[in-house]
Amino acid sequence: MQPVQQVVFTSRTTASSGGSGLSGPPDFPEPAPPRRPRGAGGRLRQTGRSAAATAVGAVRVFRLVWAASPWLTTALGLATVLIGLVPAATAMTARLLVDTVVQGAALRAEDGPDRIGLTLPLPGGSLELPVLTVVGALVALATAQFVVYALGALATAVRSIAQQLLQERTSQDVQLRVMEHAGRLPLSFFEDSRSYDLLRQAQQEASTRPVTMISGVFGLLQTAVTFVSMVGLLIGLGPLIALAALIAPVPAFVADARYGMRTFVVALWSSPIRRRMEYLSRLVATDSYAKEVKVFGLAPFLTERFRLLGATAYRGLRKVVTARYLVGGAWSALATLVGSLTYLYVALQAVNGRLSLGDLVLYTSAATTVQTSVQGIFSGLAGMYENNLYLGKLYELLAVPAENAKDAKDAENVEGAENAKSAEDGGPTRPGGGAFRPLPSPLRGHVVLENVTFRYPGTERPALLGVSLEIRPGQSVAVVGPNGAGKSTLIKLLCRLYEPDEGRILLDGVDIRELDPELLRRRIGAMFQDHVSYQATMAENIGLGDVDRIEDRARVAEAARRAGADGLAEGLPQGYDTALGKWFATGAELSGGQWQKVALARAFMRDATLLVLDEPTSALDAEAEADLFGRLRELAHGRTTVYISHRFSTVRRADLILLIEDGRVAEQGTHRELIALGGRYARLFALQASAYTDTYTDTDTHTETPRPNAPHAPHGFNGARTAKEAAAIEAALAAKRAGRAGRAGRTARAGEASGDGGTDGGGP
Ligand SMILES: Nc1ncnc2c1ncn2[C@@H]1O[C@H](COP(=O)(O)OP(=O)(O)OP(=O)(O)O)[C@@H](O)[C@H]1O
Repeated sequence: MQPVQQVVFTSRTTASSGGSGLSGPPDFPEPAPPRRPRGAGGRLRQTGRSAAATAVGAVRVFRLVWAASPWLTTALGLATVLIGLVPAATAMTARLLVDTVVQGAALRAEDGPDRIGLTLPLPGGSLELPVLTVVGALVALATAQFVVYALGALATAVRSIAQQLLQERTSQDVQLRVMEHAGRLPLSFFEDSRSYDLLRQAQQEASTRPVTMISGVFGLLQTAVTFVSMVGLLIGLGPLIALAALIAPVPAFVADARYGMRTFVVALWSSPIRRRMEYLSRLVATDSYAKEVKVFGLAPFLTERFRLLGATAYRGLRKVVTARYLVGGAWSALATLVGSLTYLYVALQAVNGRLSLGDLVLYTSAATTVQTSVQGIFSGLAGMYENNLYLGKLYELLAVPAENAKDAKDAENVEGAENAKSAEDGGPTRPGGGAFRPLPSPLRGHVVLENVTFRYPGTERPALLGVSLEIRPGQSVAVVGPNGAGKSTLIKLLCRLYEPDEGRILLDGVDIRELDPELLRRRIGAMFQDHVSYQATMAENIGLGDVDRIEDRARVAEAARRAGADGLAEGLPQGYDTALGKWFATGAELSGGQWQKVALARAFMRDATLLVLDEPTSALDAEAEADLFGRLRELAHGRTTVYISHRFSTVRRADLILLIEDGRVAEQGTHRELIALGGRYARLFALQASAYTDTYTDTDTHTETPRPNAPHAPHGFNGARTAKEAAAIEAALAAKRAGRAGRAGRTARAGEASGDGGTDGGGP
């Protein structure tokens, strides 16, 4: 095996400060131990607060578990109580058995009457049992013991069944709640690394913790039943012994609770480390990254980084776990010592004839059980306290305000408040209060931006600054501009993925903040740069654009046709039913451009009034791109369409072109107007044109036109580099068109293209 190359991580960014997923010192500074309040009073108050929080947590968890299944919860509760009574019943029958044996042997030795009357000592007195023969009494006791064991076994089985099923249900319920809530959280939530930590903690820990906690609560109940039933027996032995058994395990409890808090702090601390480890392992083990990882030979680098981070997480865990169990163990030893002394005391009493052999059996087992139950109660409480800390993260996540107030109510509901009903009755409400306004009907798609300024959360620089514009219903708008200018931000704001910091966006005259985002988005068909490639069939990949109609094959096929993906579907082995991607089946793998066509078809699937496309053709071949933009008007079907493109050849036919620079609208108008303006757009257009050879391809007619300044170029063309040259190119193209139109008459498409006043023409 090749030795793994030692990688030195020298970046000064600390990973904990949210820096890189790949660099930064892997030795995260260890978390400070939780602060302990000063003085006995302070500690007492803190203990009180922790106990109250744990009690509240237990009630919340009980609600969660009860909601998952009342039947299973009841079964678990009953079985638990029954199991709790078994030790006392066993000890009692054992005592009676031993005493019967001793008495029976004595009767036989003395040749006395074969009659035995047993007494059952109970905490509040004693119960005389019917007089039986020795054998009869033994058989009755053996039967009683069998019944106790059988009931115990049955209750244990019921408890295991109920616990496992409840575990599954509750964990699914919690995960569903997390998913539902995550689905309604604003986009900004996902762009904060702390949110990811919270999400991870809520998903990973909170799904199992409720059941651990409820098992703890029921375990506690069981132990308490055992404890109460046994303590009565122990008091008979001597109040001091009972007291010693009661208080001996207290120090172990205190130690456990303290280290439980420490473990929680370490778990929080290690969460960003573990998230990085998951990221690294995903980089190495996921198909979409595999190509780059192999070509750049990144696997050793990534695995070494994983190892280093893993070592840090391990060190933190080792420290806290060792301390927790060593300290806890030492304190438990004290309790064991008290237990041994109890044995000794009772044995001495029996030798001196103050107790019967049966009493000895009963009391020794009672002492042990009481002690273990006290320990169980304390460690159960400590465990509940710890579980409650983790569960706090679930409630923290669920309390993150969702996009509309209805979800905030959901979060409150989980917290225990029960006033979500009003929101449900009256429909969703706006975060600031008040009901959402209904969508204008019919929705025309008239978009107005009034002085819109927007900064991404946590950033100073505005991504959009004082943007004002108007898009009339049915217009097609092309957005161009350099990288990072704010084009995608504009689209995200139109989709209401973010809200403007200043200014407003009106749709048919209504501020989109006043519209229910879910309803609004139903009327928006969108395709993003980083569109998703779903591991699903071709039909599903398209149908997800309108889940209500995912089964509507005719509509799926129509959307595919509009996106130019119908040919692709027909070429697949099972047509639209072919699985795409290889995660769950040996499906077909598509090329980047093919995936883009599928994503585009998804956007066309929806009955949208507003179509927003972020670089919809960046991966398409020239022909597919020309075809798409040639048919955009037909495809859009009168919908308002906003699309981003870096290729000027594709934007010239738009009704309106917006040039965005540094978050502002630098220029706007039709292609012709902007060329005539001779500004930045005209220069950029000319610059792109210069990259082509001595002919242009006219995207409308697919004919080639010689460039006007071709004679000056090395191969006959040096490219248009100025606005003037661009205008010359335009003039030449227009002349050529006019000639062609004069000769053959306009085709329907050319006529449509020139409907904007002759802005159509060949691409650069
Ligand atoms: N999620 C985000 N959080 C913080 N800043 C962001 C975020 N997304 C974009 N930005 C910043 O906002 C600015 C505008 O970004 P935007 O994505 O709108 O640019 P763009 O014009 O679409 O660029 P491109 O042509 O490269 O797609 C950039 O400076 C970018 O760094």
